[in-house]
Amino acid sequence: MNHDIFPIKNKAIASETALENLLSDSLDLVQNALNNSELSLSARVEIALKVLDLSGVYHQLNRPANPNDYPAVAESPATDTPKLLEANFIQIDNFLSPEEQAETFKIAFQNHDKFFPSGVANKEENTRKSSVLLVQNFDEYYNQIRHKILQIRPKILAQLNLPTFLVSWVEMQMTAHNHGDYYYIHQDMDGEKIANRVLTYVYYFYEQPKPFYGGDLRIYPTYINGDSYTIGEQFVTVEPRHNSIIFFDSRMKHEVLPVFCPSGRFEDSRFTINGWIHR
Ligand SMILES: O=C(O)CCC(=O)C(=O)O
Ligand SMILES: [Fe+2]
Repeated sequence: MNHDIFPIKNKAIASETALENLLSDSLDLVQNALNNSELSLSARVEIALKVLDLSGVYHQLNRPANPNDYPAVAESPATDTPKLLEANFIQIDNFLSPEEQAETFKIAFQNHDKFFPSGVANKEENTRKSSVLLVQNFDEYYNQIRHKILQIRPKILAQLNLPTFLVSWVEMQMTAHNHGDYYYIHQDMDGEKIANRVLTYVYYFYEQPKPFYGGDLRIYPTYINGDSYTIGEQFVTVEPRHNSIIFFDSRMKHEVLPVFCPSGRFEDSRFTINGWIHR
């Protein structure tokens, strides 16, 4: 008889019980929080939305009319009637507090020598010209910004009429566009490694008075036909306002128009903290 099997079994039962206790405690905590009138209504709504999100109920409520519409679009076979994503975005002004803005500039300026020329996965050269700072250089700050972004995510998804989804990762980087920099028409989820990008965000910051011209972001109506994405003509223009953040559907084609920065100083660049919320 193999006696070894019992300790393993007992251990498994013990961890199952521990997990059940944890779940039960967590449920009690959530229940209490929902009924706690000392918490603000928005805090309680945030908790309720999280619960609905995790349970899948919220997801069902927000699904588009055709359940096959999204997110399986890219894998579906080509049809004669492409689906149109209207050019659309949300812009929120005054996103960061003065202290947070100061920290943002500090990170950009102190890491000047760590910015490197940007590239594009699987794309020809000349698609893009700018500099990038990897998130590894601002770990703590990453968590702070990530939290702020995730907090407003439900509202953004509702306003963009997008279904909610479970977040696997918030990707983040810092960029600087200086004189002559640009990013030609592209799509952010075009590639195997980045296919799970759902929502694009771009936070803009730069010195005052504005030390550059140009650099507007154009977002194009995007036709989806099977795996093929093409653009329509009626683009919308985003003015990259200092201390504003924008959000848009990562399937949408867009471009950064050339930046003119007469001084050519790094500190006078059009800066962003930008990235993608992955499902
Ligand atoms: O800087 C911007 O306005 C957008 C940047 C962008 O499209 C990207 O990094 O993929
Ligand atoms: Fe992009």
